[in-house]
This record gives sequence, C-alpha cells and structure tokens, in this order.
Amino acid sequence: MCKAYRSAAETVWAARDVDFTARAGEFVCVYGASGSGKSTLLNLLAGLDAADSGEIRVGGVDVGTADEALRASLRLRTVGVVFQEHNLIEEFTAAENVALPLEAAGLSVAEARGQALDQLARVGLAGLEDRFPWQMSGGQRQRVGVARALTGQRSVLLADEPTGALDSTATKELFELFRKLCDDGVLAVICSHDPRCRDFADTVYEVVDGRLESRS
Ligand SMILES: Nc1ncnc2c1ncn2[C@@H]1O[C@H](COP(=O)(O)OP(=O)(O)OP(=O)(O)O)[C@@H](O)[C@H]1O
Repeated sequence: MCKAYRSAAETVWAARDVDFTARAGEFVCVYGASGSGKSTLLNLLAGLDAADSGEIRVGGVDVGTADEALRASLRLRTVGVVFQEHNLIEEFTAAENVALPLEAAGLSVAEARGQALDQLARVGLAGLEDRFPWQMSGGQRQRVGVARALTGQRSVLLADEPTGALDSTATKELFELFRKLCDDGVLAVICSHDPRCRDFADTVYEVVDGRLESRS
C-alpha cells in the first residue's frame, strides 16, 4: 500500500510499500522519527484517509474501496481511535462520554449507559463513571478515551501517541492496559515514541520514510 502527498514543489511518500498483517489479540507498536508516516498509517487503517494504491482490509472490510458510509460504519462497529489529547467532552461525565457513540448508533440512553459502565470497568475506572473529565487525572482521562474507542464491541484499537501528555507512571499503566486488552482479544496498533511501548508489544515496527521495517 502506498500514499504520497503531492504538491507542485515536491512529493512526500508518507506510506511506501507498506505490507503487514495483524491478528486479533496482537499488540503492535509502531515508532519512528517525526514526519516518518506514523499518523498517516493510522489514518489509512481507520479509513480517515485513502491510499493511492494497494489494499487495506480491516475486519473483512476493504477500507480502500469502501464508500464513506461503510467507512463510518467501520469506525462505529470495528475500529476505535485514541489520540494524544483525550478529546473528551468537558461538560459530559465519563459515562456520558463513553455512551455517546452508542446513542449515536441507536441504543437507548439506559442501554448505552449500561454498556458504558461495563467498558469503564474494563479499563479500571469502576466508581469514577460520574466524574467529569476535569475531575480526573490525565491517565484516567485517557482510559475514558480507550473505553469510548472500544464501545459497541469494537475490537481494533488505533492510538496515536496516547501517552504524549502523561507522566511516567500513567504511561506505564496505559501500556499495561493495552496489554491486558490485547490478552482479551483486542488488536491494538499503538504509535508511540516511548520505548517502553515495545516491552509490552508482540510486534514492533519502525517507520522510516514511510516504509514499515520489522524490529521484532
Ligand atoms: N495533508 C498533508 N499534506 C502534505 N503532506 C503531508 C500531509 N500530512 C502529512 N504530510 C507529510 O507526510 C509525512 C508523514 O506525516 P505523518 O503525520 O504521518 O508523520 P508522523 O510520523 O506521524 O509524524 P509525528 O511523529 O511528527 O506526528 C510528513 O513528511 C508530513 O509532512
């Protein structure tokens, strides 16, 4: 699979001959220099951007040829994304933030809250459901983001520098959570500059000028 950004002045290869497969339960760590193509890779996997050539299959869906409705459905049912900043809605509690995509998918408020509480317990936040983001630590807020990304039985977790705003202890705890979730069957592709990510991963790649080079 290839992806280039072209302008009159230059062509930047953000993904070059990328060829990889990952399975349910696998923790994939991707690292690389700034500008090497990590975010591009995640955006392509999430169907947020389109490749120039090649095929990307996520959970049986060909992301490349899927129309916007199918890609939106993929993000609602299969793939969840976590970013460096938690992107939670400050006026909503943890449970309301996690329930939001479920209500958008058509669940009743009560059903959505029930599933949100299950997901929050899964990420270690039982008892904190009714706190607002500003009443939680950075690590706890990222866990809410992970719970939201996995609602609706989504099983593929993509994260772009999820520990970028966290201290050392919260960083290690988040990697431990990703490991636990993968042991429960989640496929996680985590882009991280933090070398500790590699200690928890099954598979490690370095992105070098858009190429994915195996490091495990
Ligand atoms: N929309 C765009 N238009 C033009 N070039 C782009 C665009 N998006 C990304 N690029 C270029 O593609 C390359 C890969 O960018 P990408 O954001 O994937 O890198 P990254 O490894 O995630 O970097 P960082 O660690 O700094 O976030 C970079 O050279 C970047 O400048």
